[in-house]
Amino acid sequence: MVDETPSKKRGRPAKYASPSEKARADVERRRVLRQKEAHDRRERLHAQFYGAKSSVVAKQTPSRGLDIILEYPGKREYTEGQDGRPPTDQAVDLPRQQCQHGSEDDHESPSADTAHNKVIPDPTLCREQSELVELVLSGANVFYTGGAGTGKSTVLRAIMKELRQRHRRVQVVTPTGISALNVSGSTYFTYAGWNPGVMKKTIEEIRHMAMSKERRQRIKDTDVLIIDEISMLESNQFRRLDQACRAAHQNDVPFGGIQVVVTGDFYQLPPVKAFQTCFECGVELKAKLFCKGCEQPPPPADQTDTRQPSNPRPRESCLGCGLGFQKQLKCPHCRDESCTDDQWPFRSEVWDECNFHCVSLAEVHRQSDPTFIGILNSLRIGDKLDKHQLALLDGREGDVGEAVELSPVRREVEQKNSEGFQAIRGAVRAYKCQDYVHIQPHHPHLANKEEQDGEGNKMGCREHRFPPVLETKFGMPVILLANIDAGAGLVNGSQGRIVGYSPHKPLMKQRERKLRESGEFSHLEEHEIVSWAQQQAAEFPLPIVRFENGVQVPVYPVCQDTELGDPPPFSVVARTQIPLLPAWAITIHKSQGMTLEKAVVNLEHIFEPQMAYVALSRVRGLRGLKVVSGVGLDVLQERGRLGGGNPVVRKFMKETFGPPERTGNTEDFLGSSIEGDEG
Ligand SMILES: Nc1ncnc2c1ncn2[C@@H]1O[C@H](COP(=O)(O)OP(=O)(O)OP(=O)(O)O)[C@@H](O)[C@H]1O
Repeated sequence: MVDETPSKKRGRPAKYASPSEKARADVERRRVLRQKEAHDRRERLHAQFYGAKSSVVAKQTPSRGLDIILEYPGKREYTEGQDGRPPTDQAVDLPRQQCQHGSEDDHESPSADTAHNKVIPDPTLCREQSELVELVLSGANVFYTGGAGTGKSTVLRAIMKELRQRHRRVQVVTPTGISALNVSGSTYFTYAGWNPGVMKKTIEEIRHMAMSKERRQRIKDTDVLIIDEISMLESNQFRRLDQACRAAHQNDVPFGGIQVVVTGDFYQLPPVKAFQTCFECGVELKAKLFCKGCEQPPPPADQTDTRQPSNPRPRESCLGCGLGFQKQLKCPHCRDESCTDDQWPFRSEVWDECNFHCVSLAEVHRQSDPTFIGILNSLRIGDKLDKHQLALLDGREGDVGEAVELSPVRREVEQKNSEGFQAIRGAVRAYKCQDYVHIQPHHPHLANKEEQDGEGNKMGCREHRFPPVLETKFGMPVILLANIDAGAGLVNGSQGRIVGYSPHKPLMKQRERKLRESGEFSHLEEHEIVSWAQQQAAEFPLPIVRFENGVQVPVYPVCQDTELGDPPPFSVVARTQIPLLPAWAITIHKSQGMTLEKAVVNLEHIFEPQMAYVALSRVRGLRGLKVVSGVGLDVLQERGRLGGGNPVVRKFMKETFGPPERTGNTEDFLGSSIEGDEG
């Protein structure tokens, strides 16, 4: 008998169980498509600047509203004489592959070597790093930490890559815009759709906000939330983020059930301005100082302070028991109490509820000398250096040549750079940044970011890491501020020297401009780079930099943008500039996250204990290190200026990971360890 069941009933099972499931799948498909388009656009732009074609036509689909044509009238590079003018007879046609590996011999001359297969690959993960990635892939909530150079950022990149390959939706959030730029993430404010006023809202209001359509969708579109630089995230903000996620998911479990990965080093920078408002009711907290030992308030400002008699400073430690003071914070409304020791997320209940698998990366990759690693480890956890170690650092004259100087004070950095610049003869080529700030009418609190300072730069870009004006000269040492080609080892912190200027003048024609006001900003980036180049690159050729790893490449402008405000469409600030800084000196603050072959570390005017660790841990070894200490490192150590190691952090780390392991030659002083510190 013939089966008369209609074929559609007998055939494939329905792809979607319900119309709503189909709608969700459609939304997801469109999102993936959008991401792919944005990625392709970036790749195309990258190929135009760093790629292999001599005449590039990049067309955006008309529906996207942007149509740019970039034409290169033939690329020729030259090096220039010390007078700054291009010797025309040196001009040679360059192969399109611009990453060249030169030798000492061809130091100053352009090379036609196309050996771009010598690019430096990403490091292969070591065992503990691979196991950590596996742990995250297993779906567990993970907290991973480690000292400087143990590969936290490297692992972060690997985790993101692996998760995305498995089609998991990953969001990386950080406390500051600068760190967000470094990991292609966003600030947690942007992620949660907050503005600074959120701290004055009650927790119920914050939960309610998270239910708005856009915020809820963004949070619900997250499978894995990675929180980077966790040490700088105040515990109340950590709790607020948790509450927003619970509300959006309508699920009263930590972060609404999203997998959470947190990373950072609590021994490094603490939260800025912690505990300003009450977690429950958003009312400003009242602060009171008291001694950690006898719980007495400090005496009035120290009248015996002769340094600034007109402006006496409060005492740093109690006269009675010699211990330091800490702030007690009380909410005048709901009487909730907390103290500065609670500022770290690990002191919150949510941290415990997350039930993190905790991993401390032990293997240091940036340095290999056990003696140096031992010194850094002691500085990190706040152990005192012994005489031998102090002598190894103090006044040492490493093989530093023209190394960059790391200094705590911006004024010193500016002076050093200015002196170095003056000392070089030759023509100055200056590149002015191009700022773009677009504040949406529904973000009136951000309106001042559109204003200009005296130099015509936007206030919204005041803290941008790219300089407003980059002055360059032939032969000048430079440091790279962006990851322009990680495969070739050209990343944030790579050092090199300007060995020429590239005279090609891209003729750029912009037919239509239409910015998308939310989501991806690749349209904006393209537009800003093209318009920057129209204004400047035609006039001033781009600098060619020979990096220390031998790679030689013209450095093109980069547009770094950040989304601001909420609700969408977002406001945006962006600065376009050649991502270089003069490398005679940089501030220790700017050096964070960098790996340097050699450096002069100036600790003379250090004002925060963690600074010595951050600065010294940038270099790969003692050989490439020179330390300037002024009064002497022993004196700085006596003044408590050398080591970090906050006791609350040490206690947490000891409880989580056990006592610190001996590294290098630290047996002399790690014996003191952290026993008894916590009193
Ligand atoms: N498995 C590895 N093998 C070889 N090199 C590695 C490995 N992991 C990391 N590195 C290298 O070590 C250096 C430091 O790595 P990374 O910046 O990821 O460390 P970090 O812990 O984030 O440091 P910091 O806290 O100072 O920012 C980089 O040059 C990186 O390429």
